[in-house]
Amino acid sequence: MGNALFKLNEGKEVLECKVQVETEMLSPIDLAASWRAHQEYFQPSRVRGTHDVTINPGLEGRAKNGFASGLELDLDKYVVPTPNMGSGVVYAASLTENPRSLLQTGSSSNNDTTKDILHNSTKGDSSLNHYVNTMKSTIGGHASSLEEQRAMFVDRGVGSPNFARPTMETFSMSNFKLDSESKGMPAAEGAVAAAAVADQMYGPKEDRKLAIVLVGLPARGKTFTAAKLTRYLRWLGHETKHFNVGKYRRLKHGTNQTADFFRGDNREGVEARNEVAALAMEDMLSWMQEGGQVGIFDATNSTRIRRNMLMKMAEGKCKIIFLETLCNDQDVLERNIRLKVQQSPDYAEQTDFEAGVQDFKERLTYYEKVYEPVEEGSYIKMIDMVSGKGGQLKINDISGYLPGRIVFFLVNCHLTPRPILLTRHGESMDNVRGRIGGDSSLSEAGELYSRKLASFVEKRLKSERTASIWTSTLQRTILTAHPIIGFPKIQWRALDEINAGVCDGMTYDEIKKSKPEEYESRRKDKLRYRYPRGESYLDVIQRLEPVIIELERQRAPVVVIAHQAVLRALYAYFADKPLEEVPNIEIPLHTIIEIQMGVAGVQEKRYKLMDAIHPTAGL
Ligand SMILES: Nc1ncnc2c1ncn2[C@@H]1O[C@H](COP(=O)(O)OP(=O)(O)OP(=O)(O)O)[C@@H](O)[C@H]1O
Ligand SMILES: O=P(O)(O)OC[C@H]1O[C@](O)(CO)[C@@H](O)[C@@H]1O
Repeated sequence: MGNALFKLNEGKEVLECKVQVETEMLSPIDLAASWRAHQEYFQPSRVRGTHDVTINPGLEGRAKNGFASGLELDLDKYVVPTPNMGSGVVYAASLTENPRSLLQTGSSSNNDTTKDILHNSTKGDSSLNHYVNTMKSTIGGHASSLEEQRAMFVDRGVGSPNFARPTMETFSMSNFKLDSESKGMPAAEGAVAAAAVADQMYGPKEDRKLAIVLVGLPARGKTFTAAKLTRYLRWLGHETKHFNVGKYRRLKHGTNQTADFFRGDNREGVEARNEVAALAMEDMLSWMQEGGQVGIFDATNSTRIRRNMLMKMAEGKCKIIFLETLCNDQDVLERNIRLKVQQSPDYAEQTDFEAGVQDFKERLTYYEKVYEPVEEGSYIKMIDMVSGKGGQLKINDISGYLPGRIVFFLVNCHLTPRPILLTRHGESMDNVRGRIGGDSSLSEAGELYSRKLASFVEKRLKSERTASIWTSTLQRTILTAHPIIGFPKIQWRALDEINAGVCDGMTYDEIKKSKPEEYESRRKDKLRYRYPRGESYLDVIQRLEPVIIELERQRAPVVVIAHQAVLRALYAYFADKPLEEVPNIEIPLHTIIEIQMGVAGVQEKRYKLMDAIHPTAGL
């Protein structure tokens, strides 16, 4: 227990302040340092008491601040290069997993189960058996024990050395093996972590491994949905991989199959397609043996016999949930087909676009002849979900933590094009001083940025009267939003900056000097490191999940005015960045990152409205 009495002589008035902190880590020196920082920079908040939601505030913003920002009329003058998402659209299937056995030489395994299953599902064939023999990489026998170890404890942040890790002695459940040395801790936190431990304790092995098997006619958004779901689950810390059978087919049989290859009475074509489907399934199951948790199996899987083959292969190894995409909107389908012919490697060499469209439509008719909608097992049917209104999900036999979250995510997704504008608050007084956290107001440069931002929003969203402005509850974001008028403003506690705990208000140098072990822990593992009485990046990601769901659900533009760590986490979701990279993503001050959500997936554009005046700012 730490007690301190602070006296402040403000002229005649003496302010006394008793501080009592329950801590074994905050020394009186620390307390004095943070009190001094607080005193030195404390300014009463200028926004305290503003409502969490303000709808269409009056013109005071314009009258008071005007637009002394003098933005150019042509916003493209502010466009700066995007670091990596690029403006070109990459074909989603190309980003999926590569076939193991097609890329590894010499690896073979006689997987009798697969041979029998394939034989029964396609009446056997010599080339088929030969092919099966070249299948699949070896399965690491050690994997299951490694996999067992991975899921047992969740690293609640490598934080202060004072938080002892549980040891075998303190952990009574005999069936857990503590592996405190390896970094094999799940990169999960919060709800995900709790579920992981619960699954480990109670869930049968099959439930802990989940295969989402896509079903649908071509151009129904299977790959699009598979890629989006993969991105969401990875962002939450679930080991997730996307396996696309079309990619396997192209690698094994080339990219110039005409529609005939897909005829239901083309025996060779059917066998070839089943072969690569089985190969992809083998690879996915092998990966799960090595620790993978959620496999997204992306193919048409258009017949019961095919789906039965997959269920037999998965028996005892993972739970299968079919995810069927259905679309009855002919305009959407026509657009999809044209997008496919534009983007798919199947038509990369097709010089006559319309001929390509005709060939794809012919392929479609062959699939329609044999298509059997899903009626079996656990399934989710997405029906006309494109626009975000009027569509629906039909589910059957869905239970458990992860399937429930997947359903909730999918029911909120749609393809209505809209921009999401991400920007940090204007430069703050603490940015200038290099101090972290806090609730400081804006510097002069930050106030100038707030006016430029208002002008930018006015121009960029002038035709969007249903847009909204989201801020955190900290004054530097609320003040940045203030000059924007004509749009509802919403304060999210979840958008508050990462909580630096006992380091709040300090500079990185002060932390390095007064708390070297904390500084070093964070340097070593910035993703999982949790400030004492504060947060880790994994904590921030978990608290941002409802924000992501709401951003997916919105059909109108949203301007998110937040903070460096928070925007790193949000950007990582849209840019599908690996979790390990999140804590170091560049999110410069006075720059707007425009995420364009639409029918071709996620694209990015950046506008830099001005430089940060102070070189240390934006740390
Ligand atoms: N739920 C959906 N319903 C209808 N169209 C969708 C849906 N989701 C995405 N789309 C649109 O469908 C287009 C094609 O999607 P995608 O390439 O994923 O089709 P696919 O079903 O995987 O086709 P194929 O089986 O030929 O690979 C996407 O560019 C997207 O605009
Ligand atoms: O994780 P990092 O790199 O310390 O960045 C987060 C920090 O960035 C800031 O938003 C600005 O320095 C701090 O308030 C916050 O602690």
